[in-house]
Amino acid sequence: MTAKSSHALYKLMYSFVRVLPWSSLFVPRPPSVINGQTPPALPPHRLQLSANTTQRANPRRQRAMAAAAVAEIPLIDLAGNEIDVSRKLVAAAEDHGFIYIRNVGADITPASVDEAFSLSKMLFESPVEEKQKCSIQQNNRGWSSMHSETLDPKHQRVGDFFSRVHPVAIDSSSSGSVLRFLRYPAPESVSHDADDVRAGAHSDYGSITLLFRLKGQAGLEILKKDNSWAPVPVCPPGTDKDPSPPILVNIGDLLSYWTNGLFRSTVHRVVFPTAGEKVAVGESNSGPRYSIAYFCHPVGSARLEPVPSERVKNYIPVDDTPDVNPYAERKVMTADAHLLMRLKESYGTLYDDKQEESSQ
Ligand SMILES: O=C(O)CCC(=O)C(=O)O
Ligand SMILES: [Fe+2]
Repeated sequence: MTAKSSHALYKLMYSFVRVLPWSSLFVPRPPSVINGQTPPALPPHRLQLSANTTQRANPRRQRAMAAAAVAEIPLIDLAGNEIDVSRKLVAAAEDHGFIYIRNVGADITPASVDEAFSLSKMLFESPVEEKQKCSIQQNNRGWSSMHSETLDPKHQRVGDFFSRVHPVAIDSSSSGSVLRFLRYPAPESVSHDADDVRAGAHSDYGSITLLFRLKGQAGLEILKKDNSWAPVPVCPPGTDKDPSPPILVNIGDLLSYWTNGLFRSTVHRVVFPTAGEKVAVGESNSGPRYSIAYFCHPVGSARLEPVPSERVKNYIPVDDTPDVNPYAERKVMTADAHLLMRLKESYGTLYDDKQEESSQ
C-alpha cells in the first residue's frame, strides 16, 4: 500500500471516529489505550448470519429471491463537510453495513488500482509450481488454490470457487490486516451444481474491508434486512463518469462487536450466473472474475467489547436480529482469538497444529 492510499484509508477511518470517538480501535495501538475504563461485559454480538442461518445462507432456498432489485447502498464522497460525511458514514454502517466511497482518483489513483489488478493477474497466471512454493501458511499469507477455503462451511458442498493470494509485503506485522487478490475462474470452465456459489455466505472477520472490483463484473450480493439477497453493482448511479469505480467498504465483525451490533457486519456472497437471473445494467457474470480486498484488523490483543460511547450504550436493536453470534462464546475475546476462530472455520486442517500448540 502506498503512502497516499494508506492516507486515504486513515481519512476514511477518521471520518467514522468523528461521530463515535474511539479512533484507537481502528489502528494498531496497544490495548492500554483503549482500555482506560473498566470494560463492560461483552453483550451479545448481533451478527446477521445468525438468524435462521439455513434459510439465509442456503443457496437453494435463496435462488428464487436473488432476482431482486440491486442493493441500495449509499454513495459517499469523503471530500464533503467532515461532520456531514461522518454522520452519513455512521448511518450507512448502521443501516446497510456496506458503503460506496466515491473514488475520483485523488488519493487512490486509477493507475495504482489498475497496477494492482495487473499484478494479481500475473500472479494467478504464473505456473502452479511457482505458486505452490508460496502456499498459504498459518500466518495467513501466501497463495491458495480453488476450493481450499470454505466461507460458509455449514452450507457449502465444496469449498469456494476462487483462488487467492495474500501478498506478504503489506504493513500488517502487528495485526491481522491482510491484502487479498481473488480470482474466480469463468463459470463455464468449472463444473458446478445449480446450488453452488462462487464464494459462500459470510461476514468479514476484521474491522472494515475495502473491496475493489472491475467494471462489468457481476456476482457480489448482500443479504438485506428483509432476508433477501440483492446484487451490488460495481458502478452505482452517479459514478459513471468517475475515473475508477467506487471503493466498496463493508463493516466487519469487529466493528459490530465494538458497537454492540449498532454497525451491521452484513452477510454477503458471490454467485454463479443463473438462467433468468438479473444483474445490474452493463454487468455480466461470464468469464473469470477478479477482485481485491483489504481486510483491516487492529493489533491482535485488542479486546472485543463495546467502546465507551453513549450512542452505543443507548442502542437498542429495532429489528428481530437474534442475540447469538454463532462464531463467538459469550466472553470478551481478543482480535487475534477471533481471527483464529474464523480462520479455523474456513480452512479446516491448516490450523489444526496451531490448536494443538496452543493447548499444550
Ligand atoms: O470478491 C468479492 O467481491 C467479495 C470477496 C469477499 O467477500 C471476501 O473475500 O471476503
Ligand atoms: Fe467478504
